[in-house]
Amino acid sequence: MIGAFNLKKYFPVRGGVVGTQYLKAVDNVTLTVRRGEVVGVVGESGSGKSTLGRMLIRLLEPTGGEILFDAPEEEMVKYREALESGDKESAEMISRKYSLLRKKGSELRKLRTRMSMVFQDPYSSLDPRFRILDVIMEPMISTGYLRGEEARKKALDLLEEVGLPRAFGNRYPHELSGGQRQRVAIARALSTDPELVILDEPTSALDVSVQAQILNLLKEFRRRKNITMVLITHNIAVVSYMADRVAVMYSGRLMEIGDKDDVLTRPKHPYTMALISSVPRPRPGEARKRIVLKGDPPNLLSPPRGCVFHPRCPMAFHECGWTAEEVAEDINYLVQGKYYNVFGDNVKVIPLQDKVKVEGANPESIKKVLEVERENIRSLTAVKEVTEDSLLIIHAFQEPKLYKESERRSVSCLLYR
Ligand SMILES: Nc1ncnc2c1ncn2[C@@H]1O[C@H](COP(=O)(O)OP(=O)(O)OP(=O)(O)O)[C@@H](O)[C@H]1O
Repeated sequence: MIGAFNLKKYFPVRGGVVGTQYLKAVDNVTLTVRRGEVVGVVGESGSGKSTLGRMLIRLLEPTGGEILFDAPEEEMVKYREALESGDKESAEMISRKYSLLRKKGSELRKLRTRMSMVFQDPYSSLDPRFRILDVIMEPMISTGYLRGEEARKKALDLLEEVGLPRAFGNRYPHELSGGQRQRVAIARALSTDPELVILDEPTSALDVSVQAQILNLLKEFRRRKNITMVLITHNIAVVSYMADRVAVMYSGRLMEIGDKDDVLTRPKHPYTMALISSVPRPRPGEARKRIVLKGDPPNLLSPPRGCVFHPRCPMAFHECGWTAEEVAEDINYLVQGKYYNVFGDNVKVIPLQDKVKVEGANPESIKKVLEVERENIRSLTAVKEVTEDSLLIIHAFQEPKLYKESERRSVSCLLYR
């Protein structure tokens, strides 16, 4: 149905001394959604979920990558293979046929009737100046899908379908409750009979009791109209209730994707493991260790090299992307703290390009510390060698790709290379 390939969105951020920098909100995301499927996109706030959703229906222009719409699955597989093997000619041929990003004018307007979006906040997503009926009719009119009396009749029918009285058509958004407004937003999103709907946190602004009603309404529409949905949420329970497959985002990257039950019960990516371990379980007796991540998500203006998750990853190893600065910081913390008695005052830790110089320290003592602390301080795994003059040589790193872990599961982690 729809496929995103190496999709990117870099927002320019104008700075003082450094000039314009780019915030990598979405970076190289590849995912495909089949007709009638519900794909949940989960991740913490700021992981790029909304940006991805908006790009999928071209509410936001991507910085790079491709979106294929209405392409048969074989064509999407072929496209991906062509990208991977560098076969530009085949990729171009498929792009020309199915690229959403190349559509213009009336062709694009027509496509717009086939996709829509429901936003998180029903308070701000409905224009307060318009009556409910006009709010629902607007997408039909602006895309030319239906006009006049036909559009009006359809809007009234939709009101009923979302469980609101037809008389609500004459009201204004502020006269409705949060749940009622979200029903209107859903009616509006369905007014052009789209095949694809992006739902961006459709229930997070609502009372808990209303959330289930809205989710059930969406489920019902999905069943009756075979609508394809991309459901963006930070709430694992919502995904668990609604989705067929789950995509996990972290700092603008796709960490893993697979069938819902498989991902939620057998997470493969260390980030997904941590994310899921923080969700309370329905069966409290069940043994599960909560994985608490250290640190914060990275600054997207200068994301970590290698795997974006490596600085916080409890399983990171030597090739995950450690820099001399990261290693130096951790060594410094050890020699000035826990091992102060061994090293004393005169040790200086200096990061160089791909080495760390530990001035005034005996290489054998450094080796011993590395041996003992390696398990806890993952950056130390990146030290390949300690030379006679106490130079620590850092391992080369590799950027993870999306590796196929099984037929229906892909993970972006070197553990699955
Ligand atoms: N127009 C913009 N200009 C600059 N940066 C932006 C813009 N829109 C989003 N961002 C940044 O891009 C990153 C991803 O934002 P996005 O809203 O996609 O994340 P999210 O996972 O949907 O989070 P949330 O659930 O909080 O909305 C954030 O760091 C955000 O600040």
